[in-house]
Amino acid sequence: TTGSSSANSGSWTSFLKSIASFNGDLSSLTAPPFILSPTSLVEYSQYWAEHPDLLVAANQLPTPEQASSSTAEAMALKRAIAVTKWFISTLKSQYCSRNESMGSEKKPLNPFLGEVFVGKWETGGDVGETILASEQVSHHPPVTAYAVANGKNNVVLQGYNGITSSISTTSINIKQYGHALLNYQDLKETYLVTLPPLHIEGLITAAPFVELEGTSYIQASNGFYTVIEYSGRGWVSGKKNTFKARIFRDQLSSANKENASVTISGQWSGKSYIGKGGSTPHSKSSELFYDANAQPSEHLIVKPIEEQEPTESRRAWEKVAEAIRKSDYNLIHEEKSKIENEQRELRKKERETGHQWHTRWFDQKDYSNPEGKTDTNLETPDPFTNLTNLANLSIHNAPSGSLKKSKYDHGESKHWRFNLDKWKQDGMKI
Ligand SMILES: CCC(=O)OC[C@H](C)CC[C@H]1O[C@H]2C[C@H]3[C@@H]4CC=C5C[C@@H](O)CC[C@]5(C)[C@H]4CC[C@]3(C)[C@H]2[C@@H]1C
Repeated sequence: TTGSSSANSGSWTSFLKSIASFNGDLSSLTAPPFILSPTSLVEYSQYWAEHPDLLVAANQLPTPEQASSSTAEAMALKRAIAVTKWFISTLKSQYCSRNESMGSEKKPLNPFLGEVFVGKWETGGDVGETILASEQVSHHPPVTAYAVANGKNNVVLQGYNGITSSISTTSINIKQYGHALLNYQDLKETYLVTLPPLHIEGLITAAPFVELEGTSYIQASNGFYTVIEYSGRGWVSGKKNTFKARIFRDQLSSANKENASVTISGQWSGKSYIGKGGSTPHSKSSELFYDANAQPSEHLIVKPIEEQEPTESRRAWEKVAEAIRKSDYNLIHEEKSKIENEQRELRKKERETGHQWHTRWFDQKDYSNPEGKTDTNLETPDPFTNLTNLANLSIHNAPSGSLKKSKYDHGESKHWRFNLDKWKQDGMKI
């Protein structure tokens, strides 16, 4: 931050030098205390549902029983637009929250294996209650799996996220792995959501912030297909956090942008506009689609630390978080080492006794086996194979949104899936 004291800027310059010799593992970088966040990465799953009303909105746009095919098409497009609006609404929470609450992007605490984070949103009305289950299912490499469930509307969002990072002269470049599956059980409709690449700007001025880039997709089981392209301040648009989303009847139609049913463009952290067809809507002449600053985010309700289990994030990291808030570097190191040593001991015992760690609410499903079509141990079949085929997306563990036949379209195809039975059997208090 511009106001950082000389000590901070001193440690920041040495930090920037350490970035120069970056080895690809962000957690290996010793970031100066003022850039450390007291929040663990396992908490970031909550950013998927800070607008629960938008998450369930599509459920309130069902196609009437005896609808004509043109009405059915119109309703399916309305739902694709509603799901796109929900997704766009998540981006400000995902990528700007730390800037708003702490003045800049920060380095999150690196979750330990089995760390969990749970909570609920109480929205009332016809939205009702929405719950969050987030679990660190892998530590090397870090992978967070999550599920968001709204009982009143029979909606379940589940997904997982991992990243790889590389360094360029002025920014840290991040590729996201994983995806989200949004299931509207009453509509018998599912949406596959991929995650865009990002980079961290502002490192030189010690005021880092996220900018999205590249492309992400939303593929509906009814065929509708959304392509979202991201750009930032340096690009033609001139504004930070810019995006353009085009919704097509199906992936094939997206070959020509003019085939778009609707086009949405603007800033995901500000205002965006929607117009019919393939042409870019301009703020003057078009209808406002979404204003990220108009609707305040709903924050998750989390039980007090004294009621939490030892593996729940805020209880586990309480002393480290306190030390970070006091910028007491020695205490941060001391309290972090306690947690790291505990984890090392656990891993050592598992190796000695041959008891491998079992994840709590998620299973890793291998899609390389031929019967990967539907998932028996979930109440709702897992339509991932079908959705990746519809969207021409790789089913392998490739960077999120990789197309079939792209250079990453090979290797393992293991994806984390929420196990509703395990969740129901678990006595976890939300
Ligand atoms: C370690 C180097 C360092 O401290 O650099 C200082 C800077 C804070 C940059 C590095 C960190 O920046 C953070 C931003 C984090 C992403 C923010 C949002 C999301 C979306 C969420 O759905 C999944 C996780 C993800 C991708 C976060 C991943 C971790 C990021 C890149 C943090 C960097 C360590």
